[in-house]
Amino acid sequence: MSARLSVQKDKLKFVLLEGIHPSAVEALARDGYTQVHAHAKALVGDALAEAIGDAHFVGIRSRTQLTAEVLDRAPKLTAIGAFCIGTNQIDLPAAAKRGIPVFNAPFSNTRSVAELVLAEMIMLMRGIPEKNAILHRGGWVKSAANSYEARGKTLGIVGYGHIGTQIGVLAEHLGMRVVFFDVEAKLPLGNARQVASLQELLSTADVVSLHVPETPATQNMIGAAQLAQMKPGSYLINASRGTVVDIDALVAALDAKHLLGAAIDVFPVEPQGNDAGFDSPLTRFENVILTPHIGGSTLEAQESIGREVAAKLIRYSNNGSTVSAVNFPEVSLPEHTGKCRLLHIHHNVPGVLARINERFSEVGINIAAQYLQTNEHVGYVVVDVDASASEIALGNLCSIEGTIRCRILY
Ligand SMILES: NC(=O)C1=CN([C@@H]2O[C@H](COP(=O)(O)OP(=O)(O)OC[C@H]3O[C@@H](n4cnc5c(N)ncnc54)[C@H](O)[C@@H]3O)[C@@H](O)[C@H]2O)C=CC1
Ligand SMILES: O=C(O)CCC(=O)C(=O)O
Repeated sequence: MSARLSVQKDKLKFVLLEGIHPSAVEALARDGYTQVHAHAKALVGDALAEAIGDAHFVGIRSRTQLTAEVLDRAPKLTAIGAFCIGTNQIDLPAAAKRGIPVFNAPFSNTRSVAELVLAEMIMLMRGIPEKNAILHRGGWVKSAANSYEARGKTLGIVGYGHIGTQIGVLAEHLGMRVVFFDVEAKLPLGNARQVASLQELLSTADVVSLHVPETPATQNMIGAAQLAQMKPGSYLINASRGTVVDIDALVAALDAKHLLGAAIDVFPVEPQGNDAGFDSPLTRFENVILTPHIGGSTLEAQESIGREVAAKLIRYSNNGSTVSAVNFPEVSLPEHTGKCRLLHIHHNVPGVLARINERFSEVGINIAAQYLQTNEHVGYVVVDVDASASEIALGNLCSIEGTIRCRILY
């Protein structure tokens, strides 16, 4: 890894993967970042390493796996933009230890997911997926069997965060009762009610919708035992992460007709891009709505995410601000007009700030402003100095013991 970065704006290289909305490229260009390389697909292995090998900034969505090994092959990487909510595809501690903050878009696609889930719930309760398939085959089955109104039914939301809360509010407009399970105590919106256990939710709800992040605790959170706890004739919706549901157990519950249907947007293994094939044991069920991880894929959401995450990368690059970084000490910084700003990222061990100040004092550099924030692993110091002292200051900063990387802002 190169500890020192001192590169003019128009030389900083951005690599954007997975068809990130052009609003990101436009925002970057407006701010003078013209070295932007956009790819339509996710990349893996050597192709990924080659694409990001000399990049200063990388933008991805949910598909690209940025492991510690991949990060080691991108020595100039300064920050990562996750143009989505989930950041489970990035080794966040590994990025922090390499001095790389990760930014995401925590809200911009949440309404899109909520609307899709609401629509799927109604479609499932009316048996539309099977009826649609029958008509496409030239058949006609006009029947009210297994066809229900949403009104008066109970929706169980697992993970009552930005998405779960919006679905709860929308579902109440349909006259549904809403219960939710969350590991945290949450403010219930409307008449929603928090239940004490996942089991209570599963045994109460007519429709269960999952909105938890991918974590060790949510891995296979819905397996055979949990599916058995769901009411006979209920429905499961998963638009969170593929690892949350044990697909084989879901197949068994559908085969047994314990569940009347399901809607699945996310899968344990997803194809790399649009021309790759998809296979799943769920494809044989006409009462299962399968969608290609498009919960957040609306033009409104993608345009907004493009702007939002690009703005965070630009702010970090121009100003050093790390507000809303998901793995890094957060510092909100004022402008540094008339001064030169230096960023110093170091291992969070005692005495680094003292050493910086001693060193600057020894070489006679006056510090105009200084900011420090730390987390468990990383310390982040920002120092404003006179432009005339900047090169000497940068040299001194980079030689401080414990330095991960340092950077000068123009
Ligand atoms: N299908 C798609 O296109 C999209 C999928 N997502 C997925 O949806 C997830 C949820 O998104 P948001 O609602 O915005 O996240 P959020 O962070 O606002 O809410 C997640 C909620 O889950 C709760 N939670 C965490 N672990 C839990 C556990 N073990 N048991 C019960 N509750 C738990 C948290 O306390 C929090 O309230 C994201 O992490 C992402 O993986 C997000 C956007 C689009
Ligand atoms: O649209 C995407 O690329 C990913 C959406 C998603 O799953 C997320 O935002 O976490």
